Amino acid sequence: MNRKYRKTIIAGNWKMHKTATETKRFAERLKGALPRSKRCSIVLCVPYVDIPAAVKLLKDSRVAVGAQNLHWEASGPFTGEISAAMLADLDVKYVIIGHSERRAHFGESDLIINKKIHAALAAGLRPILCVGEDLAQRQLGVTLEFITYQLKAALAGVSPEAMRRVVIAYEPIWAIGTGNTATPEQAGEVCAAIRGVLRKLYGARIARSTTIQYGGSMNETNAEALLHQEDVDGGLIGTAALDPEKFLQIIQTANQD
Ligand SMILES: O=C[C@H](O)COP(=O)(O)O
Repeated sequence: MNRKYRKTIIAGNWKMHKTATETKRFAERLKGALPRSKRCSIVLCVPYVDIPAAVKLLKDSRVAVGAQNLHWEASGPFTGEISAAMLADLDVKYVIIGHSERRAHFGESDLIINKKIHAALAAGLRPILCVGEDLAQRQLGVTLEFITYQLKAALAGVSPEAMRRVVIAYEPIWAIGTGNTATPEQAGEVCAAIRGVLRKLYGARIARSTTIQYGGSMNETNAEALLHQEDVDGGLIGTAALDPEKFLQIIQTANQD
């Protein structure tokens, strides 16, 4: 990790797990055991209905609350949807956009993801933009081309100024929830390539200061090696973030590195 230029961010993505009652229990444990050192930022992306409980309990802690999705319009007849302004009003700071599960199960196109990035930025939220190849693409050797395409599509029209608030998460689909973590070298190679794309799009200074996370079966045992890679600036953690002890261990690792 290059701490001189960018912040390490450890983010949990709970996906569709935990009730508000379970959220309270988790937040209390997390808050009570956070390391003193503030070398990494911590984010917890919880289901919409858990946001008020998480914000209330983590209010005076160093843990920021994030959402896992939003709608791209500011308001309107979109039954069941949540806008960026609604999230910002609840004191949500981050929002995951373009997760492969939303792309696969909810038909989110690159165009929709681009609109969501703009909506998040306009409301003052920090988007965590997810990109990543599937197994077939990796085996075909087109990973870097595909990720370059995803980045360009998602970031179309995002100004250099706004880009300072964007976090990128490299999440190879084949590693998500499978236990098949990318090797540190694989994660490092793609995160470096992402930084290369950002350099071409936004210049060296912004590329150097953008936080690029790795996600995909990151846990308390493999985090150290992954976070040791020069271009891996944190993690977007699913399964291991459901257990406060495992999540705390990852935070501890990131603080020490
Ligand atoms: O957003 C998180 C990722 O999908 C990783 O999930 P996982 O840690 O369960 O593999």
